[in-house]
Amino acid sequence: MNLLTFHQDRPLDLIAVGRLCIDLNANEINRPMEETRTFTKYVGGSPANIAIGFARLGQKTGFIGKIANDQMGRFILDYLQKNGIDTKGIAIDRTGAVTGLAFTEIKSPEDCSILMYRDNVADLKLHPLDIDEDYIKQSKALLISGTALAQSPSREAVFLALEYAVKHGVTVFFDLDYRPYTWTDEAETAVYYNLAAEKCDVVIGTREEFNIMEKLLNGKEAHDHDTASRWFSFRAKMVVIKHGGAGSIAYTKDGKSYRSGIFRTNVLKTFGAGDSYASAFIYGLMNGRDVAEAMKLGSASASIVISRHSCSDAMPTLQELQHHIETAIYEPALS
Ligand SMILES: Nc1ncnc2c1ncn2[C@@H]1O[C@H](COP(=O)(O)OP(=O)(O)O)[C@@H](O)[C@H]1O
Ligand SMILES: O=C(O)C[C@@H](O)[C@H](O)C(=O)COP(=O)(O)O
Repeated sequence: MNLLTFHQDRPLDLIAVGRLCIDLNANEINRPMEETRTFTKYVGGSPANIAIGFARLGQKTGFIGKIANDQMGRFILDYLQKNGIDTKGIAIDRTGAVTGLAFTEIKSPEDCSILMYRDNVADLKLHPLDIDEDYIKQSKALLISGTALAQSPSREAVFLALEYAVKHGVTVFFDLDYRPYTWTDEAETAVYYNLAAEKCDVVIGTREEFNIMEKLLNGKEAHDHDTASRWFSFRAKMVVIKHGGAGSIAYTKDGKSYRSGIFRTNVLKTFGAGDSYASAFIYGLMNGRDVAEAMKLGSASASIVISRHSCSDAMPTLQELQHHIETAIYEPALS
């Protein structure tokens, strides 16, 4: 029982909306990027990672986005198709826009950072005319990602997708996915995040991402419980707040809350935790798991992905996920 309902008669389980980019992960780890010479190329972009993780768990997954008309765009499209993701909602940019690059730096397992090259990126050229109502209404759920709200016309495309989702009873997940490099200032972020969150059924973010949304309105940061309460006065049935190595907490509109711990793991890098958490968490909610079980799936997926070099390639299969839950050490959340 998790308060969410999904139209089971629809051909797609989830359509993700937003950026399709390239991760260039440093091969020489435990040193600053100034000393890095080689990188490995992976498909990246938070919504792309979530979609890939969700598809790898055997779910019927679609994508709405825009890719560059170049080798990187074709690499991304080919990878998605090889991973069983429906790509009919992906448009090709014709304006000469480029593919977003995320150079990742792994100074230590606890000290990782991402250098993003996002000038004139194709993903933010997604246009309302690229949003197909007939495509969205074929899906049980829609995932929107906060960075897609950072610039027009992508911003307007996302709001149109939200309108279609609400109109057709498509359950909406909002992963806040705040990336400062793409925004002009936090006030702009707060305005658009709050406007989008009002239309969503589930809002997932870190404490820091919710703080950005709240400081503009309240002038201060709120407690997790108060953060969640705000969204239940709109459409939200569930709010999930992630706390890194301290686990996560979920609040549901019926007044319940659920704390999840983490699975002990050999951390190689910390990025990828949120995307893998979201993919398996959503899988759990859509496949009959209660909130606590879905959170545990998310935590398990995250512990697998942060122990590996990539994000997208590292996303586990259902068999890997179940084996990890059975064999890894689970550290319950501190109450
Ligand atoms: N060091 C860690 N060890 C094990 N699991 C972790 C660790 N860091 C994060 N996780 C898991 O990943 C989830 C999301 O991580 P978090 O860092 O909060 O999100 P994001 O990557 O979006 O910033 C956490 O709630 C937790 O379940
Ligand atoms: O989202 C991006 O553009 C970069 C991602 O591809 C990268 O793998 C990453 O930072 C994942 O972030 P997280 O899962 O939110 O930690």
